[in-house]
Amino acid sequence: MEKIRCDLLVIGAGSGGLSVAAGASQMGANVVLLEGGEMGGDCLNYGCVPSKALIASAKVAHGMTTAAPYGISPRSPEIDYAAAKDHVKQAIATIAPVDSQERFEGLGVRVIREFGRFVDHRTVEAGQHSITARRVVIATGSSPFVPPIPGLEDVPYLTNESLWELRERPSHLLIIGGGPIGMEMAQAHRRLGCRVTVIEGGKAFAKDDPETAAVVLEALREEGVEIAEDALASAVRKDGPNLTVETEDGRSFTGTHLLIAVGRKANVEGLDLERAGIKRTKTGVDVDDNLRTANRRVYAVGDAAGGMMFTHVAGYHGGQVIRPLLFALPGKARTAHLPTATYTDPELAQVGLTEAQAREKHGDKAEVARFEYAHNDRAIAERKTAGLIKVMVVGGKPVGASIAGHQAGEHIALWSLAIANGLKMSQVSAMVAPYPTYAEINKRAAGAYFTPRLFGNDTVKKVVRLVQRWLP
Ligand SMILES: Cc1cc2nc3c(=O)[nH]c(=O)nc-3n(C[C@H](O)[C@H](O)[C@H](O)COP(=O)(O)OP(=O)(O)OC[C@H]3O[C@@H](n4cnc5c(N)ncnc54)[C@H](O)[C@@H]3O)c2cc1C
Ligand SMILES: NC(=O)c1ccc[n+]([C@@H]2O[C@H](COP(=O)([O-])OP(=O)(O)OC[C@H]3O[C@@H](n4cnc5c(N)ncnc54)[C@H](O)[C@@H]3O)[C@@H](O)[C@H]2O)c1
Repeated sequence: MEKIRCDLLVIGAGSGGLSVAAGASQMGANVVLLEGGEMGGDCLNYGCVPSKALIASAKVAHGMTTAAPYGISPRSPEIDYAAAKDHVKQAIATIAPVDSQERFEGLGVRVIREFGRFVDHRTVEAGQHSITARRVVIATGSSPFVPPIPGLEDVPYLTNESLWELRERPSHLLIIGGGPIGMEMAQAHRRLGCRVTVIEGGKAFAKDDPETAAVVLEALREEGVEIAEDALASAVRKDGPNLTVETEDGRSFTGTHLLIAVGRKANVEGLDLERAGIKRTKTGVDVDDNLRTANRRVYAVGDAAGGMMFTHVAGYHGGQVIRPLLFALPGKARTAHLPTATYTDPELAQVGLTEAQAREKHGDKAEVARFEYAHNDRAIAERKTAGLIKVMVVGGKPVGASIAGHQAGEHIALWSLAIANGLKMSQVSAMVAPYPTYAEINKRAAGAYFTPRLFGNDTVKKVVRLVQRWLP
């Protein structure tokens, strides 16, 4: 057993762990990084990158079938599903060097390709290595949660880990779960020529604002994605070459392939957390506002911390723990400005409070400023008029924004900036967006907040009339 001493041990080389390791090493710390699976973690290998690459193929196919209103003859695309998966693999391979062992070793990080587990409060063992570190960061991510549905273990099913290896196009894809994974993959597969049925136990996109979610659901249904809501899967069975999913209320759905997308479970099993005095919650490692565990030397970031499970959140966590880790300074991880985006078409994005949350928290003080894509000139020119933006405002400052529509994921970033910095709506409205851009929806939403104050205000009208009388 090789004994290693270091300043910082990072367990897991996904979005969170890599951010911490790169930052800490480049700032002078002696860093060891453990990775038992693929460098780059879920996002690069099984999550964001492959899903967005497949969505891109699907978008090209969809563009061909919907070209007529633009004056272009539509074509029924010949879809080579396996070649689309090659495109997915190429996207991963192109990004992989950034997350690679070689790059991190070049940054001075000692990379050990083994799974780690705690043996005491300060020591982690990984293969033939025993590592004692001043500080440890758990960045072990999450895995697909496979629910204990009777029959599921006896049938072949896909998860976000195995989907990318599938080369034959599903004739009829059943998806259990109507969250971001289920809905992104539902639309992508529909556009790639599959019949798709989503079986959702509650409401699809339940974490989003119902009004913005409805815009996306309508678009998906129009494209032919079948979405069954209030359909809790309760049994699965093989029916000859097919699979059948039964739901609690007696419905049944038969297809050729099955994707399980019912959420995530943090990778905390096998870490022997109790040996290090670290507690767990139902969703991951128990951390305080500083992402610190009950063992004051150990922090947890990203999906392992059991909160919002997104790459940008893992990256943000990575940045937040650098201060306490390297400078012993306090750092607080905030959540109000952390956005989410689902890359369906139209996209669905959220930051801060939804309308319902704002009304519950702030009562009558919460106002909602809205603007519809249908009034955006660029959206009209490009026939992408479905959608809207809603900005929740309290005391002149935005506390949340919900967007459904083209590039919603791009536009939500502005509201993250505003909320992160406590900007007022007047400051957002001081921005000038070039014409004609979709970004104008942000300015128009800010404008909508001021419209009743300016145009419906008698005092303003009186002042204007008075000034006009005096003007030469
Ligand atoms: C299909 C899908 C699509 C997604 N799309 C998006 C998106 O578009 N945008 C977005 O922001 N987020 C998206 N996500 C979420 C995103 O992938 C995760 O939030 C992100 O990867 C979390 O990063 P992480 O560093 O916490 O964990 P991970 O990326 O999971 O990395 C953890 C790493 O730790 C390793 N590990 C685990 N246990 C140990 C151990 N004991 N010792 C050593 N190594 C260990 C694992 O092998 C893994 O490589 C998506 C997820 C899925 C599944
Ligand atoms: N664009 C993105 O940023 C993106 C994309 C994909 C995934 N992700 C991340 O991955 C996480 C997991 O996504 P997800 O879609 O797997 O999970 P989710 O928890 O968001 O949604 C799962 C859905 O499955 C339903 N469900 C659970 N059990 C069921 C059953 N037995 N029958 C029918 N429905 C059932 C739930 O009601 C829920 O709506 C997301 O929360 C997000 O953090 C992000």
